[in-house]
Amino acid sequence: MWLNEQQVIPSAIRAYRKALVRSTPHHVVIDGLFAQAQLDQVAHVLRQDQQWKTQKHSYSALYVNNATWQETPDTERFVQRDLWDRTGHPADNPESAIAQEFLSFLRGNEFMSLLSRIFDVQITDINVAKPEINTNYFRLSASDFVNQHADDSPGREVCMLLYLNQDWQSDSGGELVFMGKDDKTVTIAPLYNRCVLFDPSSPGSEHWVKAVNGETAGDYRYNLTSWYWSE
Ligand SMILES: O=C(O)CCC(=O)C(=O)O
Ligand SMILES: [Fe+2]
Repeated sequence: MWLNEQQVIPSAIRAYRKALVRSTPHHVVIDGLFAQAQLDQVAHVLRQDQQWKTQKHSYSALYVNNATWQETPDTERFVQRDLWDRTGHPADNPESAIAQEFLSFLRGNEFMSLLSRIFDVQITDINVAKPEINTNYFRLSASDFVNQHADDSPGREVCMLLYLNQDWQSDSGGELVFMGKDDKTVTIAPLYNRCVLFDPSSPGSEHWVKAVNGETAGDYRYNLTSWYWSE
């Protein structure tokens, strides 16, 4: 029961589809898509300091080591954030199972068929070599960043972002910004249980994350990123 059933009735799905095709970039924001009580348990696990590993990407190379990073100019720095390592000692931490179960749910038939209906395309993992590596939790501190990029890739139909920040304040920063068109950017606050679905090949879908304000945001900004393909 990961989904909030009222949010996936046929009329709701029709409304998501309409919002998606009418917007630039093609995106829809769905608040409260997931069952709150279960998401609370996931958020609780993520707030623990275990299983987080820093990743640094430059525009020319992913997973840059510290020595190379020091030589990478600011303008070439693309991502600095922490990734939740699902293989990180779950035996030591039985609570982390729920966070893993949610990642699995998001790659299962029920959820992918919901995405198929919203995007009107058959989403499937049959041609995805390692599906699980495409669904991850991340956290950003005030010194971390996700700079401007596109997430398009052949056959990739859907990007999903889900925010897991309880008590996020209006001045906490960390908004997602889409390039949009004609200088009309689209700014979305990373509120708890807010899901953003977008078509990474649609015009204006380049995006970035505004800096997190360490003073009002508390420790970290938490999100989940998940990518999906058609055949
Ligand atoms: O955290 C966000 O709002 C965006 C993350 C992102 O762009 C990505 O993971 O590709
Ligand atoms: Fe992205």
